[in-house]
Amino acid sequence: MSENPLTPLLNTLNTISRSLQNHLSQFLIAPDCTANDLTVSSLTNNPLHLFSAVSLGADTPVAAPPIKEKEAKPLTKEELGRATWTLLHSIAAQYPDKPTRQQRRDAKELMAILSRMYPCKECQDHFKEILKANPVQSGSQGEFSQWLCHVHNVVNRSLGKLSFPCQRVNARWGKLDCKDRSCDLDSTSQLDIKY
Ligand SMILES: Cc1cc2nc3c(=O)[nH]c(=O)nc-3n(C[C@H](O)[C@H](O)[C@H](O)COP(=O)(O)OP(=O)(O)OC[C@H]3O[C@@H](n4cnc5c(N)ncnc54)[C@H](O)[C@@H]3O)c2cc1C
Repeated sequence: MSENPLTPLLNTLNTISRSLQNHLSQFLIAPDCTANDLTVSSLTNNPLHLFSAVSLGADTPVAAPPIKEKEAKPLTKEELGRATWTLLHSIAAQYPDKPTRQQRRDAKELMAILSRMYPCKECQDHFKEILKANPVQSGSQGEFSQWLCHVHNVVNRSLGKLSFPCQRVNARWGKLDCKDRSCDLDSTSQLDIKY
């Protein structure tokens, strides 16, 4: 059987089509698809895609889609403080009754790191002094949450605020509301990490 006279032409067109597919998919910006989704048929079926791809040119960097979120507002020192105390009191509430040596070390290290990395210089310096005068007590959940309540009160008083009654700390910061206690820390299953 003789060869179809159009076969060489079809093969050439096929090669060009594959090359275009690889090339254009890197430069296409369309709101409803990503470069990875693209095929030549999706380009040619939607003339708008083809137009936006071709009009960019090979050297044009792909623009990121516009971010729809509101612009972030800088946090105040007070907001940062409230968020940090929330995290710390939640950690203390969730802390195991019988922590491993590693967990006790982690609690101390967390406070030490906070005193070096907390993003407010005045607060850092103050907290370093507080830690020196009140070494971390992390022998049990009760001990750790009472210690944290106490140091939070030291900060409160220095800012002219009332002290919080520490006998109420577990009522204020109870264990997390996680289904089937799935957030509880298991003090027996955690291996001590050697650094
Ligand atoms: C480590 C650290 C050091 C800081 N140092 C400074 C500083 O030097 N200067 C500065 O201006 N700000 C500092 N801040 C921020 C400051 O402590 C407050 O977070 C901020 O002023 C907002 O206060 P607030 O009254 O809204 O409640 P926060 O003090 O943030 O407390 C949040 C909530 O915790 C509860 N609470 C209050 N006291 C206790 C307690 N003792 N135990 C348990 N729960 C309590 C209350 O329900 C309260 O609403 C520091 C924050 C941190 C985390």
